[in-house]
Amino acid sequence: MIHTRGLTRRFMIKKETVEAVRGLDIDVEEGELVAFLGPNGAGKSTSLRMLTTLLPPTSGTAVVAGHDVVTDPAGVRRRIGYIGQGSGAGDNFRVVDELVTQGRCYGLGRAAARERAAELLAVLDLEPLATRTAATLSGGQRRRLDIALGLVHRPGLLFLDEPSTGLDPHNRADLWEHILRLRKENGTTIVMTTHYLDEADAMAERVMIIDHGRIIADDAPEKLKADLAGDLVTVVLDGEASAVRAAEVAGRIPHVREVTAEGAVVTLRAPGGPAVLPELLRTLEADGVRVSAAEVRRPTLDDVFLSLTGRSLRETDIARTEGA
Ligand SMILES: Nc1ncnc2c1ncn2[C@@H]1O[C@H](COP(=O)(O)OP(=O)(O)OP(=O)(O)O)[C@@H](O)[C@H]1O
Repeated sequence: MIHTRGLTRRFMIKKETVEAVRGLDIDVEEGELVAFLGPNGAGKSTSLRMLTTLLPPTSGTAVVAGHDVVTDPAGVRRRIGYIGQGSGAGDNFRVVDELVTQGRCYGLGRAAARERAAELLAVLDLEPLATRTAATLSGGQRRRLDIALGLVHRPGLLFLDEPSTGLDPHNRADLWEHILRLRKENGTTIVMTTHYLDEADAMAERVMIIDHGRIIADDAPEKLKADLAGDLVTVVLDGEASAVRAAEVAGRIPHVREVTAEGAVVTLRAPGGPAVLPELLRTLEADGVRVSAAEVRRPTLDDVFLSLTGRSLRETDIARTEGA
């Protein structure tokens, strides 16, 4: 569905070159649900805009849904749906009219456009809102209308740029229910960007982590977490001396890494935390070291990002939320 080689985009800002996307090599097969995950400014939207023909690449190639983005952008556009960050609907237009107009823009006759609008109103649970203007819809309803608009021409490949940003948890869950149902019923390939770690983790079968314009990891979320992060084991002891001893013991267990002792607390990472913890506790008990509490936390995609870059994605997420 998508094949890129060396896809690159630079911007010139006041004689300075910004390397927004640097040599993207990706292959997405039919039916996949892929998420681009990365901090602000990583190059997610620029990548998506090149793949959807909204922005010409500086160099490299991209074939999307069988058409080249540079030599045949119209061919690409006919085959894809794109739901950008802003709403595609006009404030003062009725929901049903927006859908019919979109159908007409894609060359449907009047009756066919009405029929398709009715279908989409039903699929996205917008029927009760059909005669309302877009301005009166809630954030979640408006996002569902955006998706309906992007689906009018039945694209086999759908691009979603931060589909649930700004929605409350209830509306996010509702939106995802609709997206996943559409995918199940039509086998649509979906490529999305998100800065919600939990969303990428729960929804995407494959996550491409982008940082400074490059893909630094590309795999199923479970695999990324198991291979790159490992479980975080925390053990609380009865004092500093016990913690130092516990850190020594932990450091000798195979596959254990990043052992740190701070005050009475020892933390470490290990691929199989639930198995490492009993082994650690047994050895400490035999040594007469008292453990007062212990915990194993499964890794998150933020731990993956941290282990790859030394930075936390969550921090950039918080900064963004506070700045919004
Ligand atoms: N039109 C533009 N002109 C100049 N620089 C741009 C332009 N669009 C993007 N950039 C720069 O390219 C880099 C990548 O931006 P991009 O919007 O792709 O990041 P992103 O990962 O989508 O970030 P966000 O999560 O904030 O949307 C940034 O440094 C950004 O400032």
